[in-house]
Amino acid sequence: MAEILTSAQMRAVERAAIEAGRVSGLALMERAGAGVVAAILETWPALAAAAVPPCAVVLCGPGNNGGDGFVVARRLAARGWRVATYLLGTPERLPPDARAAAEAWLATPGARALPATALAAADAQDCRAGVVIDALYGIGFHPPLPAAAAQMLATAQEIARAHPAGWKRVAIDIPSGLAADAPPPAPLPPGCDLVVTFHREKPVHAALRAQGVPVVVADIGL
Ligand SMILES: NC(=O)C1=CN([C@@H]2O[C@H](COP(=O)(O)OP(=O)(O)OC[C@H]3O[C@@H](n4cnc5c(N)ncnc54)[C@H](O)[C@@H]3O)[C@@H](O)[C@H]2O)[C@@H](O)CC1
Ligand SMILES: [K+]
Repeated sequence: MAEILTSAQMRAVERAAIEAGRVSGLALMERAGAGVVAAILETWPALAAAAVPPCAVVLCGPGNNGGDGFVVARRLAARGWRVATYLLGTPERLPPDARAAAEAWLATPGARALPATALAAADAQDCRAGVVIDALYGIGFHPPLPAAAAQMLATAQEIARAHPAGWKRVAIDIPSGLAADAPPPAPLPPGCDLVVTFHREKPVHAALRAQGVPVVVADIGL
């Protein structure tokens, strides 16, 4: 059976690698974002091969999970995708690695980080294929889900429902609103099509898989 780490154990592994000088937090974030993009392209090769560039709507939260979202935004835009990011909070209040990832994204021509309140399902209406990325909360989350985040996730579901064949829902590390170390409720809240976690599964992931949610574990070199 594959090893499972609690969120505290995962943080300890990351901290040990950083303190030993083997890797920086920002490099881990870059690898995490690269892992998410690789998992998307492997899971849905039609998106990778689409003649018309797909779209991505990236919901970024106030912590490092949001930072992963900015890395994914930058990397998908570099592949020609049409990318919009929505930030719950303000760039100034992001932790340092996430802020650096946001700044790298904002250095991309045409890139913006729109406020969470600007997110509307109509924004994605003219796009037949794409991904909604949930980068709101990861292993730092403890319930309950703030209302503003719940509103963003509801809009994300609307976007995916408008084009069920072409739009996919991807959660970075953990579907936001679920706690890493506890089993999720059954049935699950409105779904996602893929979860990409890092290094090892956390306790929530086995239960997600048991409920039919695909989980990919990306290697971030720890
Ligand atoms: N350098 C790093 O720290 C790395 C972090 N990684 C990503 O970072 C995530 C963990 O990041 P963080 O520890 O910043 O936390 P999160 O990004 O999971 O959470 C963001 C913030 O939300 C706050 N929060 C928690 N529950 C809340 C609630 N109910 N209402 C309002 N706010 C709440 C927390 O205090 C936390 O500061 C991982 O899941 C992973 O996606 C990866 O990029 C690998 C490297
Ligand atoms: K998430």
